[in-house]
Amino acid sequence: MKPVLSTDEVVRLEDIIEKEGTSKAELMELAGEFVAQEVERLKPRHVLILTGFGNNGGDGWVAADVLSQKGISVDVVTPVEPDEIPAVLARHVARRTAARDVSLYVGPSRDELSALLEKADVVVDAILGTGFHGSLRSPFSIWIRTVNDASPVVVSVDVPSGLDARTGHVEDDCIRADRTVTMLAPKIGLYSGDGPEYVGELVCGELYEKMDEVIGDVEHAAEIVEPADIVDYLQHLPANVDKYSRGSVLVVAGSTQYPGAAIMAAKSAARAGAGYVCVAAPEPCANIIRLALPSIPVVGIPYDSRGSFGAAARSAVCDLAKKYSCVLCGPGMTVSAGGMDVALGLLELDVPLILDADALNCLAKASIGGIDQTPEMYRREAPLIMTPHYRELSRLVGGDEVSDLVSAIDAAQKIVWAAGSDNLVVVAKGPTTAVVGVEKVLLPMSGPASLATAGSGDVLAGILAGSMALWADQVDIWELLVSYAVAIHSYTGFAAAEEYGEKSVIATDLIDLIGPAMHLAGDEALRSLGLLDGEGA
Ligand SMILES: NC(=O)C1=CN([C@@H]2O[C@H](COP(=O)(O)OP(=O)(O)OC[C@H]3O[C@@H](n4cnc5c(N)ncnc54)[C@H](OP(=O)(O)O)[C@@H]3O)[C@@H](O)[C@H]2O)[C@@H](O)CC1
Ligand SMILES: [K+]
Repeated sequence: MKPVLSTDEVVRLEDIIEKEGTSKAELMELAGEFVAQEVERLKPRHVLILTGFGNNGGDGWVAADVLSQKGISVDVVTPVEPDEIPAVLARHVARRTAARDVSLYVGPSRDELSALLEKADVVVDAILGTGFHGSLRSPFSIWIRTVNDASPVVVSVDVPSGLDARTGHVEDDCIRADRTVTMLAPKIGLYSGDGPEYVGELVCGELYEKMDEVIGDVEHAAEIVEPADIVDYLQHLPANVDKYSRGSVLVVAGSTQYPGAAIMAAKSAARAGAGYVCVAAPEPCANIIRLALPSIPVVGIPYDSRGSFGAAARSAVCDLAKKYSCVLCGPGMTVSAGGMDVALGLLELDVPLILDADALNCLAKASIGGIDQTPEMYRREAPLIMTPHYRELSRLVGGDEVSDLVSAIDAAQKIVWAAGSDNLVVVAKGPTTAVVGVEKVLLPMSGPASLATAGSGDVLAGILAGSMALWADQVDIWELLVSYAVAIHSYTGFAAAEEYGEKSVIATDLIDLIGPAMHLAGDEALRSLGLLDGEGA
């Protein structure tokens, strides 16, 4: 797993590295060399480097120096003369570079900048990095717009200029990078809010050779889960399994209004590997589900006048639930008094539980003031996975704003920290999904935009349930198993987008691609471990 840091922790890391004997000036040299190396890969003849007032600009000045010494023609744009740059380290390297074979442009007009952009093969954006805050000021607001209008190949240093590295928020404008070369460790803002739209391909320059020895000394905002991290869940089934040893799932879902959600979740659980799946649905929609899923038994449950779970549903569902390795509750069940009772009843049972969709809305309604105040939550010991999207998550924490990855992690941590259990995981679903536990925040591979379609969440909940049933006995870290399920869902998105076209994917397409998605994930894990295509370990 690869750590992702907050900007405060990056500063702490720099201080630790300095204490270990590598100064910030040396780090800037290493950063600039790394940028130059990444730019050189693009084989440019003419590079334009835009620098700002701070150390982000310093990285750019070093890169200019290195590239020009390799015989590449370099133009450097600066807002002020090198002697007037306020940041000490940046001023030092700017003076040095200005004395070498680079062309300098101090405070160019928009037309002059456009002319420079026209002759450049690659543009390096070293205008603003982690020190950026507030609204963009001139001249950078003009530079950024001019660069984006010209749409050249752009390599951003550390962070695309204009992006708040703490939150991923873009207020006015931001460099649209083809590649972002981030230093020491990726910043959380690169994954949050507007970040993914502007970052392009992300490359990290660790710079410090003994990073392994110091990275544990700072807090990680999150960790990126790589294919090799989930390889344990991608193994073949042992030859001696039977349907019971593969685990069983009870899907508590559906209503006359939304029988489809129950169908998709149950079928996905079976496709994800559970040996036995059963649906408990309000009686009036049970037959529709039976017809759609001939291989899956459906138990009709007492219902209310609207065809949702009724007053007697709780005991019927809870009696059944005890017999399963895992229970998934929520898809399509609507918010009803009976549904609230079912969700609370399942919370009190000693069975691994996934609460999704309307089960979460039921819970939010039942616990005014936030779920962190609900006794059923912190009394529970069996594993509990909750899968809210941002709106559901906001309801669960009493209405706090949840609008991006950073605020979603905050809200999810409020829930898991209140319960304080290793067995509680909140999957904060969004463009970048975070898997949040008491001690860890994991970022599994994100899927394509095609996954943003109705019913996609029901498929994810099913994959999660099937995976939990199959692997429950072999789990040390629940966050990792959940990350596996999220990654498989992402792979179904890529496979479906390829087959049906990015805009045409519908949720039912994803279900039959769960198997192929596991193959894709398996191949990628083996490749990254050097075990595929005769690469040899
Ligand atoms: N330290 C290290 O060891 C290493 C650091 N490294 C590099 O340093 C970078 C961080 O450098 P940094 O802290 O100097 O901040 P940086 O992003 O250059 O910007 C500060 C300048 O921008 C200005 N400014 C702010 N907001 C603005 C706005 N809205 N509109 C306009 N201007 C605005 C701000 O002005 P002020 O707020 O002071 O008025 C100040 O003048 C980091 O991203 C990485 O690239 C690497 O080399 C590795 C080693
Ligand atoms: K930048």
